[in-house]
Amino acid sequence: MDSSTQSTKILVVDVATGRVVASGQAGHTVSSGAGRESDPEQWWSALGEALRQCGDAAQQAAAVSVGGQQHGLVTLDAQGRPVRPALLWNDVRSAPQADRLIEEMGGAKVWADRFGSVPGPSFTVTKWAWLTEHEPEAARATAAVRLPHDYLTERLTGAGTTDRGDASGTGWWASSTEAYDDDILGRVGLDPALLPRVVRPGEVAGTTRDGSDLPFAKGTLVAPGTGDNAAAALGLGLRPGTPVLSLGTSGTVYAVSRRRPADPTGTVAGFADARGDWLPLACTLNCTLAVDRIAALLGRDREAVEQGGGITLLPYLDGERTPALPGASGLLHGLRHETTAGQLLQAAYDGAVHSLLGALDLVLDADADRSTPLLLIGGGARGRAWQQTVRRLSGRPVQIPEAGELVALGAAAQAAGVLTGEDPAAVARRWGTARGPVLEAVERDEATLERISGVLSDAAPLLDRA
Ligand SMILES: Nc1ncnc2c1ncn2[C@@H]1O[C@H](COP(=O)(O)OP(=O)(O)O)[C@@H](O)[C@H]1O
Ligand SMILES: O=C(CO)[C@@H](O)[C@H](O)COP(=O)(O)O
Repeated sequence: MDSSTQSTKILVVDVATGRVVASGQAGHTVSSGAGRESDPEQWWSALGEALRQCGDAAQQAAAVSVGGQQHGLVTLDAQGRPVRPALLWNDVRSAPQADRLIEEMGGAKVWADRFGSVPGPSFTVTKWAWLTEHEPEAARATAAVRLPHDYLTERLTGAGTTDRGDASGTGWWASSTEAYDDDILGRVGLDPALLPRVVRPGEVAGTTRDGSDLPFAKGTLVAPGTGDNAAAALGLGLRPGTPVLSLGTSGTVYAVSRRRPADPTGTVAGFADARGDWLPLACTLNCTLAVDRIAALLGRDREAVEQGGGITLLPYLDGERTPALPGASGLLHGLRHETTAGQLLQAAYDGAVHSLLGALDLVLDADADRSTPLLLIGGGARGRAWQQTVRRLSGRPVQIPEAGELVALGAAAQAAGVLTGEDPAAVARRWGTARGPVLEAVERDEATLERISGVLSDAAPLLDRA
C-alpha cells in the first residue's frame, strides 16, 4: 500500500513471480491556502476504497505493508482519533521554528553530525514546535504522535510502531545513535512515551486485528512499512551507485549509500533506508502539481511544450525546499513579444528539474559511476515532456521502469520479505521491477542550466522574501 500525498494506491502482488494480481487507487484531499493539511481518517477510508477495488485478491494477502508520505505530523487523542488534520511535509508554516531549532542546538553542523539532516519546515519536529506555539490546546490533547505510515499500520495492528526509514525524517531520531534523541524531544516538549516503537528491518510489526472492516484474514502479517521514498528504493531493489529521480507531488533525487550522510548545507537529508543502509535524498516541493498548474494557467495540455525562447521560470508555487526558500513564490524572467505559451511551459519543466539535478551529485557517493542510468519514477515519469527534460538537462542515460507504483511495489516486497525471510530488495530484484527502456544520453544542455542558476542568484533577495 502506498499512502502518498495525492492518493492511496494498492497492489496485490504474487510473491513467487512479482505479478501484479490486482490494484486499486483512491484520492486524498489536501488543504490549500497558507498550510497543507489532510485528514488521516480520509487516508484510512481511501485505503478501504482502494482495497475494495482489488476485489477477492485482497482477501488472499498473506502479508501486508504500508509506505507513506514522509514527515507528516499526525496527532492522536487517547482514543486514537486525530486531534486535528495532519500537517504535511509540504506545509512551510514551521520555517521560523526550523530556524530557531537549528540555532538552539548549536547550528547546522551539529544537526548534520548528530541527526544526519539539517531540519527545514518539512521535518516533523518543526511541525510539533509550530503546533505547541500556535495551537497549544491541540498539543495538550495529544496522547500519541505518529507519521502517516505509522498511523495506518497502527490501525491495522493495534500497536504503535514505526521504522528507521520514516523515523529518520522526524528530526527527533538521531542517525548517529539510531534512537530517539531525548535532548531535542525535551526542547520541544514532546514526551518520548507518545512516540511509536521503532521496529527493526525484517521484524514483523504485528498482525491484522479483529473487527477491522478491511478484507484481510485475521492474523495477516503486517511488515514494518516505511516512508514512500524508502519504500520505492526497496521496490527498485536499489544498490549503491544507482541514482533515482522521482517525479510526484514532490520531486526527489536519492541513492542508497553504505555511509551515513551528514550534509551541513542541509541540501541533502541524511535519511535511513528501510534495510539498514542510508538514503541521502534531496526533495523539492514543486514538481508535477506545479507544472500541471502552469499548464492549466496557459490553457495547454501538459505535453504541449516548445523549445527555445530563453525563458526562465522558477515554479516555486508552494515556497521551496531545494533550494531552501520556504517563503518564495514563482518567478518568470525573459518574457518577450515572441515568447510562446509552449516555451513558457517548457521553462516550468526546466525550472523544476534544475533544482533536482543540482543535488544529484550530492546524493551519490564520490566513487559512483556517473554513466549509470538515472532511474525515473513517480507519476511524472509517464510523461514525455518530463522524460525529455530530465534527459536533456542531466546528460545521462535515463531508465524508465515499466512497473508503475514503485512505492506500493516496495511495500509489497517488504511484506514478502517478512513472509519468506528474504531481503526485500532481493525480492524486488527477483521480480525484475526496475526493468524498462533506457533512453540514451544526449549532450547536457549547460546553457539552460547556467541561465537558471544565474536567475536564481540574481533574484535571491526577491526569492528570500516571505
Ligand atoms: N501520463 C502522465 N504524464 C505526466 N504526468 C503524469 C502522468 N500521469 C500522472 N502524472 C502526474 O503524476 C502526479 C502524481 O504522481 P504520484 O507519484 O502518484 O504522486 P504522489 O505519490 O505524490 O501522490 C500528478 O500530479 C500528475 O501530474
Ligand atoms: O518530503 C518528502 C521527502 O523528504 C516527500 O517526498 C514526501 O515523502 C511526499 O512524497 P510524495 O507524495 O510526493 O511521493
